[in-house]
Amino acid sequence: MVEYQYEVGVIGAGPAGLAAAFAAKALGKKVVILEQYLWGGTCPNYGCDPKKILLAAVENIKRQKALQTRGLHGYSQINWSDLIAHKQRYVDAVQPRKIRGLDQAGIARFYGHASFINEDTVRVGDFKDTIRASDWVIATGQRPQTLNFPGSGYTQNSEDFLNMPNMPEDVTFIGAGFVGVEFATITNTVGAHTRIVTEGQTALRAFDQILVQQLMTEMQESGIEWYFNATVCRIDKALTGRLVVKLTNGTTFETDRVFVTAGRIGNFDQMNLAAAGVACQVADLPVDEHLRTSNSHVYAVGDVGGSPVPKLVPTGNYEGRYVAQVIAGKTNAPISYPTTPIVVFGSQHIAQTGLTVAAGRTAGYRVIDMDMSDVITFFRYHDQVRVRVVLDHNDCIVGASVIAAEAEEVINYFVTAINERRTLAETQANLYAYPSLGSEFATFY
Ligand SMILES: Cc1cc2nc3c(=O)[nH]c(=O)nc-3n(C[C@H](O)[C@H](O)[C@H](O)COP(=O)(O)OP(=O)(O)OC[C@H]3O[C@@H](n4cnc5c(N)ncnc54)[C@H](O)[C@@H]3O)c2cc1C
Ligand SMILES: NC(=O)c1ccc[n+]([C@@H]2O[C@H](COP(=O)([O-])OP(=O)(O)OC[C@H]3O[C@@H](n4cnc5c(N)ncnc54)[C@H](O)[C@@H]3O)[C@@H](O)[C@H]2O)c1
Repeated sequence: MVEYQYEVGVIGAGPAGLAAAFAAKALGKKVVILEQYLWGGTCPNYGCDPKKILLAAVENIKRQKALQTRGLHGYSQINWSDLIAHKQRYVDAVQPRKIRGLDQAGIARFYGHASFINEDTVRVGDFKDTIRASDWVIATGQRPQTLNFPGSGYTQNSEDFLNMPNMPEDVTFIGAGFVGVEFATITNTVGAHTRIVTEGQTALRAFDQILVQQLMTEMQESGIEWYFNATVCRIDKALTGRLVVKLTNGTTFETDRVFVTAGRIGNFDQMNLAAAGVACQVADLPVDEHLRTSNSHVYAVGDVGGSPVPKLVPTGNYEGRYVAQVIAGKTNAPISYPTTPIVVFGSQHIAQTGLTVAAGRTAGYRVIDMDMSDVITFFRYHDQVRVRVVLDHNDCIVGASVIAAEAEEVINYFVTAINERRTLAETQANLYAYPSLGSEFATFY
């Protein structure tokens, strides 16, 4: 039996783990990274990137539809299996690229399920050999939440969706968060009858609810059926092969596929954390202001960690780079996050950063609420655009929410303005190419 020795061990090769591994290596550490499934983790293999590839075709159709009777006649059809093949070509290239990057950087790697055997040593899969590291970084991400009811075995998850070979006639999503709203936009545009069943009275609770209402109305008008204040309590298979879904409010309908999009839970329950002295809670791993767990040589970053920021690629990357600095002794400062944007890619995109409009109003700040649908950059596509900006008592931009086809680009201007503590007038002093998103931002108000 061999005991391998490293200075830094990283468990999980998603965005957060890879960021930690590359940053630690660049700071001169001897690094090993362990992965049990797909190198690159959720985002490029069965998350953000494949989703955006499917959305590229979907958004193209939506743009064409918006211009019907406005100079464009007729629109394209989506061939789902071709689109999935196109997506898969991207995904297939991820593994070799990630492995090549690790090898070129001189980062050691092992493949298999990692679990602790004591406070500084890990076993990978069934290997007898063990890996010891002075510091460990847990970056094991999350997996889709499953639900438990009679017939729940018929449900599928987000990864199944992104690999679905054919588009069924009728699709149901349980949960109206990021994933449910984005996937429902895809199935609806491709032509499937689409239903969203969700607890509570609204969707996308993290977002500006005025803009969410606008989005939900648009999704309903495009044919998506909402079932609020309900969940699925039973699924049976009919003789036809279709799924008979029963809701807690008594509604019953037939559908072809049911996807659970009801949140995600941390991957830390099968890692023998007790042996490492790492405490966990139901959803994630509690961390201190240096992202240390209850074992001061074990850190948790990215989706699996209990830090108070949205669980997204940019925050995971940021945390991974930060812990490398802490481990290498380059900083002892508590982690401090820059302004973080969130975005949902629904039938319109909603993006948000900084203070919410509701919080801004409570603080007595000024809120500018603008319908920008008639400015040239948005009018040409017949986009419905609304921008809500929060200004503090010094007229500095402290928050923004945007609904627009390019909300994820518009919000970046506000992220920069907030991070640099710019007033509205200062941001408008820049010259941006005209016409462009930047020029609309600069002339905003
Ligand atoms: C459908 C979908 C769409 C999304 N879209 C976006 C988006 O548009 N923008 C955005 O910012 N975020 C998006 N996200 C979220 C984003 O994917 C995650 O925030 C990000 O991947 C988290 O990175 P991570 O490194 O913390 O975890 P992950 O990417 O989940 O990586 C964790 C890795 O650890 C491995 N692992 C787990 N346990 C072990 C173990 N015991 N031993 C060895 N390896 C292990 C896993 O196999 C995995 O590869 C999306 C997520 C989903 C599901
Ligand atoms: N664009 C993006 O950045 C993006 C896209 C997808 C996913 N993500 C990440 O993935 C995470 C998970 O996304 P998600 O959409 O799965 O979760 P979510 O937390 O965003 O939404 C979960 C939804 O499911 C509902 N729900 C929960 N339990 C339910 C039940 N039993 N029955 C009916 N409804 C139920 C909730 O009310 C909520 O509407 C996000 O928080 C985010 O971190 C980000």
